[in-house]
Formats: sequence, C-alpha cells, structure tokens
Amino acid sequence: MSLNGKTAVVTGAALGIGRAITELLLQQGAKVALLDVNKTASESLMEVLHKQYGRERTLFLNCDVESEEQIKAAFQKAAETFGGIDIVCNNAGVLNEDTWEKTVSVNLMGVIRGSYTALEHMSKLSGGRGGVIINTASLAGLGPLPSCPVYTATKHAVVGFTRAMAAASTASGYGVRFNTLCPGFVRTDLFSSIISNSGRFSHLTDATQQLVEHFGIVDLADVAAAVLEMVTDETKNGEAFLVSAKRKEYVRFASFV
Ligand SMILES: NC(=O)C1=CN([C@@H]2O[C@H](COP(=O)(O)OP(=O)(O)OC[C@H]3O[C@@H](n4cnc5c(N)ncnc54)[C@H](O)[C@@H]3O)[C@@H](O)[C@H]2O)C=CC1
Ligand SMILES: CCCCCC(=O)CC/C=C/C=C/C=C/[C@@H](O)[C@@H](O)CCCC(=O)O
Repeated sequence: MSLNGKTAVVTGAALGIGRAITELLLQQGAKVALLDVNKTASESLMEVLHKQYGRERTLFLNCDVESEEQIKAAFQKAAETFGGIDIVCNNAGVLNEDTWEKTVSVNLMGVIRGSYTALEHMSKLSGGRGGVIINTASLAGLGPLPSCPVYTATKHAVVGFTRAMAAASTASGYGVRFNTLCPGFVRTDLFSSIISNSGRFSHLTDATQQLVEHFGIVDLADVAAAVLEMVTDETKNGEAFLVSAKRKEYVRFASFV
C-alpha cells in the first residue's frame, strides 16, 4: 500500500531505528517530519534525504520529547507544513540506569506526551482525519532485561499505555489506531551504550550478552518493515509486534475477561 499523500511525524528520527523508520516511510511516498535533539546527526541526515527525496517531503524540527512546549510546537509546525498528520511514531528513547529519572522522562513521559499531542491533530473528535500511532517499546517491554530494570519498567509501561490507548480510542471514536513496536537487540548507539549506562547493574553485562546470543541481532530493515505493516494494515489496533532476529510475531496477551 502506498503512503502517497500521507504525513508522518517520527521522534528520535536522526539515528538508529528512527532513521530506518523515516527512510522506509519516505520510500513508500509519505512526507516525514523528523523530530530529534541531535542537531548534528539530523542535519547530516537531512542532506542525504534532500538529495534522495527533494526538499518538499522532509522537515527537521529540533525537539526534545521531554518538553511539552517543544513537542506541541513541533507537531503544530509539521501539521501546518504538510497539511495535517496521519502517522506518528513515538520512537525517541534512551537507556541509562544512572540517570534513571531521565530514562523515565524520555521513554515513558515522552511517549505519553507525543501520543496526546498527536491526538490533538489526528482525532476525528478534534477535527483530524484519524490515522495511526506506533509507540516504540522493546522486547524489554515483554520480559525483563536484568541489567536495566528502569529501562525495562519504561518499556512495559509503553506497552500497557499503548494497549489502553487503543481501547480508549475505539471506545471514544477517535479514529486513531495505536500499536507497539517491540524490537529485540538492534545494533545502534543505544545498544553500544549498554556497558557504560547500566549503572549499579553493570556487573550483569554477561547476562545481557547471553540474552543477545539467545535472541540474536535483528536487522534495522526488519524493524522498520514491522512498523510499516502496523501502519498500513488497518486491522491492527492494540497490537504489540515482537521483532527479534529469530521471531517476528504479534504478541498474544493473557485475557482476564
Ligand atoms: N537498539 C536496540 O537494541 C533497541 C532499541 N529500542 C528502542 O528503540 C528506540 C530507538 O532506539 P535506537 O535507535 O536504538 O537508539 P539511538 O540512540 O540509535 O537513537 C535514538 C534517537 O533518539 C534521539 N533522542 C534521544 N533522546 C531524545 C529526546 N529527549 N527527544 C528527542 N529525541 C531524542 C537521539 O538523538 C537519537 O537520534 C528507543 O525507544 C529504544 O529504547 C527498542 C528495542 C531494541
Ligand atoms: C543491550 C542493549 C539493550 C538494548 C535495548 C533493548 O531494548 C534491547 C531489547 C532486549 C531485551 C531483552 C529482553 C529479554 C527478555 C526476556 O527476559 C524474555 O522474557 C522476553 C520474552 C518475550 C516473549 O517471549 O514474549
């Protein structure tokens, strides 16, 4: 399915998974607003994207997802520039067990802030045309990563928040689908930071290495493809897509009703 005429916002778009998602959405025809705090990486990516896709289909906005003011201004600018918003990927995340309050602030509060701001533009109840929101959690949102308890907590919270928002959206008639991306290990800057950023749990690095060996390293292309599937398949709402090197599947959660 082509994304021609669709407009996307991706947070943490300059590097790693966010960059891969951005490039795939552009390949499929969407216009993309790239939100990131890393101005240097964003500007060098923008040079590449301008050459490949022209200047009209991309917009870089320097935006820290920890800031309500910056995120509101960035979404407003994206909506004005492209004429509305159809797809939002709340992807920005950090892993640091030392500065764990910041990990909660970016990974959880940033996703909540991004989702609520997105709804102001996308909900059919507030004049939007509906659409889809993909929140990046992790395999660590489904099971424990022992060297990173706070990171694990934020990712479990993203899964729970996104599933609840999907149900809330259906019950309220927002016309917006919500799905969670749960990648296994991906070779990015965040992945490389594990030893320096595990804080008081740095002695558990070997246990992480065992998990890496067990789950393998998943390709960025497979992660981005999972996002595209959840964006384009209109039957997907409230799903969590597990994408590791060995397993690619929608998660089955226990039902208590
Ligand atoms: N690399 C991995 O193994 C996995 C990563 N993830 C998640 O995927 C997402 C992306 O991670 P990676 O691409 O690996 O990381 P990365 O470190 O390569 O890229 C993260 C991007 O987010 C940006 N960013 C960080 N804080 C920000 C903030 N406050 N506001 C706006 N932008 C900000 C960075 O500047 C960077 O461009 C994160 O949510 C991460 O938790 C999930 C599973 C596995
Ligand atoms: C090494 C850097 C970390 C990179 C950041 C990540 O988000 C990587 C994600 C990897 C997390 C692994 C978590 C392991 C979970 C297991 O405990 C297992 O219980 C998960 C099982 C999930 C399932 O089968 O449903």
